[in-house]
Amino acid sequence: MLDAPTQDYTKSLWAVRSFERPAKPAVQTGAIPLVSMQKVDAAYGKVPVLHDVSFDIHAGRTVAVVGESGSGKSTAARCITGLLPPTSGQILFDGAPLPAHYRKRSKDQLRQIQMIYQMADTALNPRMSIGQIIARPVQFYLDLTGKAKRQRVCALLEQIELDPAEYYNRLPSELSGGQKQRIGIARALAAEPRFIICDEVTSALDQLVAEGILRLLARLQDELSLSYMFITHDLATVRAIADEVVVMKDGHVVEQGPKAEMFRPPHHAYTDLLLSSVPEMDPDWLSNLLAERGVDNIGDAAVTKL
Ligand SMILES: Nc1ncnc2c1ncn2[C@@H]1O[C@H](COP(=O)(O)OP(=O)(O)OP(=O)(O)O)[C@@H](O)[C@H]1O
Repeated sequence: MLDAPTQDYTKSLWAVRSFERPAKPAVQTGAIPLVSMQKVDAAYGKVPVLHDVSFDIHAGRTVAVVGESGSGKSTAARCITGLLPPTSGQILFDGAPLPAHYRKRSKDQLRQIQMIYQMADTALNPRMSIGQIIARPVQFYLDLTGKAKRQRVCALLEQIELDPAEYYNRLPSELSGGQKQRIGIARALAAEPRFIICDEVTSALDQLVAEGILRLLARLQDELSLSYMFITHDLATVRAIADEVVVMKDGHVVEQGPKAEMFRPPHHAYTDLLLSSVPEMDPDWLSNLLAERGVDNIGDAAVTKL
């Protein structure tokens, strides 16, 4: 495997230049959001963490939730998945209130909301083969067994651009970081969800690999009409993939709106701070890296192999 580039700051900005998905047209007035957080307060024990958090995610769109560490991004995700019931407010899915606790949700309600995590390494059971890992949600959510289950797992592997003949029986330890993250995506897709929360899914990856993952997620969104909530610290990722942006600070939403507005002044002072913390790009970094690696094709095929 090739060595990762050493300088994070240049990696981070390369995505801005090489892959920026145009934001989708504005949501139609009156459209019912797929997911709606409405005036949500949440606490760990007696410590309040979220305060009156409201934002919507519409069908087929990507909302990036950004903010400094501890601002409440993951807590908002836990409320949506039902791991942390809000102390007040509610979450609507397709216009209907979701039971606050995941144990009170139906199997179909659970199926429709899936998560992909940052640490693909720890998120995959090291003792199970790739085929077994993906087969579990296929069996649980779709009630498939035997040959039908195996066929579905193979189709999912193809969807994430890994050859089933080569990868079905491998263990997670036999995969690269980017390939592990692809397995995390296949496991989420296995439930046939409508909404996926992507929690820092590219931050542990080399930039070339991260870009392959972003392209894959963008393609899957178009093909499967998925909606994403993208939790990230990385504004390059926001630029690459988001339609709308929600900025959080100290458990409050301090700004939200279409991506183009968030990158255009005037911003809320806090958004300015986030934007100004993006470092300058070294313009020679990408060409040097590609030359070093002997890569002249930076399309998906090359990226998948890294
Ligand atoms: N399990 C927990 N028990 C108690 N407090 C918690 C727990 N998880 C998070 N917190 C606190 O809740 C606040 C919000 O944390 P949260 O993880 O939601 O922030 P975040 O924006 O996702 O941060 P990061 O980017 O570092 O993941 C922080 O003050 C954090 O210390």
